[in-house]
Amino acid sequence: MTVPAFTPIRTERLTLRPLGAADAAELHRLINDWDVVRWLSRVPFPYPRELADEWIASTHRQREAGEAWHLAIVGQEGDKEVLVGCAGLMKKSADEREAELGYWVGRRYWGHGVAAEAAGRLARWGLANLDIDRVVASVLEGNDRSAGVLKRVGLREVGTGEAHFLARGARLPVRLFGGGREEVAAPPAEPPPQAAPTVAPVLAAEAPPGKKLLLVAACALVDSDGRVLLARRPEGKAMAGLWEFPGGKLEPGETPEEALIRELKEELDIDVSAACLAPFTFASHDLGHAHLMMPLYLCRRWDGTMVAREGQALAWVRPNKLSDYAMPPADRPLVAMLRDFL
Ligand SMILES: Nc1nc2c([nH]c(=O)n2[C@@H]2O[C@H](COP(=O)(O)OP(=O)(O)OP(=O)(O)O)[C@@H](O)[C@H]2O)c(=O)[nH]1
Repeated sequence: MTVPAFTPIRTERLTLRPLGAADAAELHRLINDWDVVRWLSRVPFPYPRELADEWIASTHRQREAGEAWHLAIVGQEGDKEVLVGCAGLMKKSADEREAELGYWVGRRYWGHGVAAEAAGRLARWGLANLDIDRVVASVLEGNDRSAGVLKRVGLREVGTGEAHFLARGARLPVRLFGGGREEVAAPPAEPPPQAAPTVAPVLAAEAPPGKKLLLVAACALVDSDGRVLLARRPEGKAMAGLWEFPGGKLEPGETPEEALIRELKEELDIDVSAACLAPFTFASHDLGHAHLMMPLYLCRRWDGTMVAREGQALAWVRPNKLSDYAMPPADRPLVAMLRDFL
């Protein structure tokens, strides 16, 4: 079976990677433990050895079909890689913009923050790389340890429900959790958001008291086929996973054109001259903490070979397909105008 290449997801101490046939014996040893299984809804107990092989094979099929991303959580013991547990994101259907987060950790690795580290990273990765806007999870009533993990991941408790627990042979009460991009905690290493210096002083003075004006220059790059370039905000940034027009915040003293020329070089390694930047329209949008003012330019000519220098996904999109891409709310009116214009 050919499995699409999957770049392992790393945290400070752990790697999340696809399970392989060679993991089956160790997976069975770790999960065939009542103290692990009693909290899991879809896992039988005792756990037959062959089920480990079957389940591992099914994780590849599910990943290929875009239904679920079940990954091994592996750590290092000396220079040896050890299986610690599993974490997964599952979609109920392909077009659903929500995925369920699940995980378990072998008993000998409890008490080290492994679950929160792996589940938190997977939730952020999913929101940035899968077509989802929300991560949900449930824990069996009484599983306070797992509820604590979900809270550390940034999910909020949203209600109660019931689920069938295979190993217990019963429907039992569960606590439900959920969260979107805003809630899922940012990685600890992320630098604090920049504030005042990026605001043009003259405009800031005119903003209502308490609300900063955030000036961002953005550009619709249009190719010879009339397609528009969208870039996906990478994991670690606010609104990760949404598609946007390349660009960024104005630095102090910069004009929007200068900011755009700099950003297009930094993000895409292309050279654009101010003469090729045609003002098109603008977005004016309340972001909550600030008010976004974003001129959008059109550009059909640039020099250099385009490279995604920040590892961001890029897509050339026909104007009538732009609305198929999840974009920040400020961009919606711009998309309609571009569609009518191009
Ligand atoms: N570039 C760009 N930013 C947009 C768009 N729509 C939109 O709401 N924004 C918002 O405008 C702001 C741009 O900030 P940014 O963080 O990308 O700027 P930057 O490149 O300077 O990033 P950095 O501060 O991480 O270096 C963000 O709040 C972003 O969500 C868009 O289409 N393109």
